[in-house]
Amino acid sequence: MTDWGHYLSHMRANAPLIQNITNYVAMNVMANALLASGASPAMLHAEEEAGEFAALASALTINIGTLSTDWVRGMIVAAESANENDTPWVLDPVAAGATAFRRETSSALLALKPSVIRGNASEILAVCGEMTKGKGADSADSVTEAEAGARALAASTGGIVAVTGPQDLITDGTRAYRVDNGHAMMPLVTALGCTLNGVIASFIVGKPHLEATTAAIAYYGLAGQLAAETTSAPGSFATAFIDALYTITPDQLSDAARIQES
Ligand SMILES: Nc1ncnc2c1ncn2[C@@H]1O[C@H](COP(=O)(O)OP(=O)(O)O)[C@@H](O)[C@H]1O
Ligand SMILES: Cc1ncsc1CCOP(=O)(O)O
Ligand SMILES: [Mg+2]
Repeated sequence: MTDWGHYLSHMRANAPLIQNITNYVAMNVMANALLASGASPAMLHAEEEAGEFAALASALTINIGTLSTDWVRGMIVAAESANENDTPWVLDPVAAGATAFRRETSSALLALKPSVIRGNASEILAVCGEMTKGKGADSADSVTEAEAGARALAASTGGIVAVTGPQDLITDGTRAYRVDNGHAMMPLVTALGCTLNGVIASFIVGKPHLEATTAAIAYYGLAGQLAAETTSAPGSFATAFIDALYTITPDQLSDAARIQES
């Protein structure tokens, strides 16, 4: 049986340096969540340094939430540098279906073969070229509706695709895990999806990407469940959530991970 808690202890023992090219909304909560989890965040995106830094980082995340042409150049050089250095990287195609600029940028980044693509169901459908009901950064499609696309996308990129929502689906195109951790308060706090990308990046360093992504999502969902035990509204939930990322132990994760392979 998989020891899911081991992925958390491995990450904490190594305290990986995670470079994040993320949106303005997510930067602060994401950096704090990574510190609370046990990783080291660095938020930087300029074309002049993003590639050089990606060569030093343990892992990279790229998020298209607040795009501009300058940032896209930084994203491309960072992803290219990560690939040259065998550094794993995670792509979040935020609101990918909303505008032509987002579709073009997502396509350019997908061509660079992210180690993990993580999005909500509407975003994963959009990058598969399918119709979506997505409302900006929020999903209006079910994870089940995105499953076939997610499997095909993973097969075509050779990476992992994680579709998050009430139940999360993580696939390499052949195998898949489903995670039932999490809480309905999580989508009421902005940037918790973006923040998850950094936690996934920290878990996949030096570990099999399918299982490490699954463990990261279970850990993150468990933090949501624990936060909801102490609060009942989004503002205090956000604080309790960061605290839970800090206090969860590997044994607790092993006991409480709700993961099925299918
Ligand atoms: N209704 C829900 N119940 C439980 N967990 C949820 C729910 N919706 C989202 N989550 C969790 O919230 C986190 C962010 O996922 P999601 O909301 O899909 O991302 P995004 O913010 O990018 O749309 C994931 O850990 C996911 O499992
Ligand atoms: C609201 C918003 N607008 C542009 S990026 C962003 C944050 C989206 O974060 P998440 O997808 O994690 O909710
Ligand atoms: Mg998102």
